[in-house]
Amino acid sequence: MLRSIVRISRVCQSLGSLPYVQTQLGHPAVRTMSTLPWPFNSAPRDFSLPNSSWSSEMTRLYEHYNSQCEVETEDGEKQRGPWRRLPSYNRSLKYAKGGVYLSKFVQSKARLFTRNIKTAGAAFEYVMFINKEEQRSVCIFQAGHLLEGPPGHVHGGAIATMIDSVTGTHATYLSGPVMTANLNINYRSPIPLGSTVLLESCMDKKEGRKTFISCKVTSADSSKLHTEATALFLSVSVSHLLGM
Ligand SMILES: CCCCCCCCCCCCCCCC(=O)SCCNC(=O)CCNC(=O)[C@H](O)C(C)(C)COP(=O)(O)OP(=O)(O)OC[C@H]1O[C@@H](n2cnc3c(N)ncnc32)[C@H](O)[C@@H]1OP(=O)(O)O
Repeated sequence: MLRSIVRISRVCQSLGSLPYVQTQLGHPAVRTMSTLPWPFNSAPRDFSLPNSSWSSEMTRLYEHYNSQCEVETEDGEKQRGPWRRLPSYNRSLKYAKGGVYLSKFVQSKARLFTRNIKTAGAAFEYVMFINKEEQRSVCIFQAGHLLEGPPGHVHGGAIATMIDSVTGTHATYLSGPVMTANLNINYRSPIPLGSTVLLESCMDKKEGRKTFISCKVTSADSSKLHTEATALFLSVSVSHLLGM
């Protein structure tokens, strides 16, 4: 029983990190679970924080954007900066088919694809920052050895996964629950395995239920273009998203 409560509490924390979800998931039961005091509110692992596998380039870029999440005014007061780091967990809320009951929220073996390998640095190491004002995001991504496609380079499917995740998270941030309807990718130059790259996404337009996002992947110093993509996300109801 205690285990289930802790699990559900983690799920609520994970979803609660998205601003749209913060306003939309206002069900009293969910609010109560996510604000439970210790020991029920045990912190889940935030995968987007630095770890020992991060290259110096990745760490430098992280510090660059992270330092702009909070700025100091002339009076020495701290206030929110232009960027916001998005925490990242390996679980998502899962509703059971046929009914929304708190006890059935969690499908115990389900894990977010990009966060399901525990060894630090082996696969997808990334952290994403959002600039709300400019409606753009940046993701610092270091591709681990398990993501090999062509010898010594990153698999195109892994690159597509990262583009879908970054543009999908960006679209969710802007529009609430969405699903990818279309993703077009042009691979311009291979990404060396183990290197750190930047994924930058921006919103092109919003038309009714449609959110159009474009994304480019470049080397860490932005000098080399690796990949370009455009994506279309359609706003969906929570029940469509959860397959109910
Ligand atoms: C996100 C949740 C947060 C949870 C918190 C966890 C945080 C962790 C973040 C991780 C982030 C990962 C993000 C991954 C995101 C995926 O990868 S989602 C998985 C891959 N996508 C899918 O499986 C979607 C499968 N397709 C579908 O379900 C349905 O086709 C869709 C996309 C919902 C659209 O169906 P529909 O709602 O019935 O729409 P429909 O009426 O057919 O069309 C509406 C309009 O869109 C147009 N349209 C539809 N499809 C297309 C298309 N392919 N091309 C062009 N136009 C199209 C139609 O022409 C129509 O246009 P108008 O006539 O209105 O101008």
